Amino acid sequence: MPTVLTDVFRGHPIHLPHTHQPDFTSLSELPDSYTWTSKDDPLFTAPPSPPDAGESIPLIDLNHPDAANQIGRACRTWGAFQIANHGVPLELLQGIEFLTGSLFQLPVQRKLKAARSDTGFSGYGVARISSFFNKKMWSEGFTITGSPLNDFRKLWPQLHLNYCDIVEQYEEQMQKLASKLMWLSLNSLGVTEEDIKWATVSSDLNWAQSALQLNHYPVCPEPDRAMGLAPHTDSTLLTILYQNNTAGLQVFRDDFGWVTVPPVPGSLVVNVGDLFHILSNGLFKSVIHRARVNQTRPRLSVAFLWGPRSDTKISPVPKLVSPDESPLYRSVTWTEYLRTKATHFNKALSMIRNHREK
Ligand SMILES: O=C(O)CCC(=O)C(=O)O
Ligand SMILES: [Fe+2]
Repeated sequence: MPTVLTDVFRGHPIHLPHTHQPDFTSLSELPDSYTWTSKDDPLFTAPPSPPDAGESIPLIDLNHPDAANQIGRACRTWGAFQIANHGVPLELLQGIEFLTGSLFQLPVQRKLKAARSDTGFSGYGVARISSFFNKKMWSEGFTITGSPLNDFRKLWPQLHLNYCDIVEQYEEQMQKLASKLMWLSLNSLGVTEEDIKWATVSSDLNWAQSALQLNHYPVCPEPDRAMGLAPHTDSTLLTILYQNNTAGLQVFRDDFGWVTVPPVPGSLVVNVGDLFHILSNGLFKSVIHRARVNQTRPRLSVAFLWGPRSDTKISPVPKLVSPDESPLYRSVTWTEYLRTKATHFNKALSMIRNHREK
């Protein structure tokens, strides 16, 4: 399962100074290297949507008879939505939050025992997208692909088996949910299993693979000038995000600016990723999002990053391409796309776009 993600980054090492992770709690002022302006990120000072405008991504009840259409609409307009009644037990959400909190509370020397290597994908470190920005992000992360046993043994010599068990159960639930959400949104476009043979509605789900990204945003002395996680789109089909009860996630809309996604207890946030945008021939928006920080409450999030197997060619579903036009994108495997992204970052989609004759 973990081969695609690990292989891509072995081929494209990103040298990050994770051994110089600061002790965030000891800083009473924001160092210059953490101070962002619009020069570091053109969207940094984009206006926030006024809170009284009441705009945010929809909260969809998966038990609602019209859920598929609501999801389809959210994928087209926002590229993101929240879900309630998703069937993932609350104790499991609490379990993964507890694990994430315990991990980041460990002394930094212990966390560094499981540091991500230069060419690796799994382990402790700064955000992978850090290398595309001049300034540092006010966050730390831990990536899990495949079994976390080796890393967890280094972090928790006694309790690692309990924590591995939580990760396994969480990933199993997320797999099932992600596939259900993908099919609900595709069905809303009239796309059926006949149209996408590689993604059968089977119970073993061996056509998919995933990674788990745990994020911690410590309290910050000057949150308005800092960045938790810089704007990006996910390279996935879908990402399912659990956030603790501290706000920080924002999604970008050209017409509204940055819109905060308020934490709703027990619910999950779903993002459309670049691969789903490609598969839908551009109908579903791959949402630009970022994480801000605050002065009083630490924030935790857990992103389940979900995509196809490495050998699957993803291309726009023919049914969604009008007969007199070529597909918006040429076909790519996840591996090929991740390679393009590792080099071109937010230009990756335009690199695989077919240019239409006018
Ligand atoms: O922490 C968040 O809310 C966002 C995390 C995220 O976008 C990611 O891990 O890709
Ligand atoms: Fe993301």
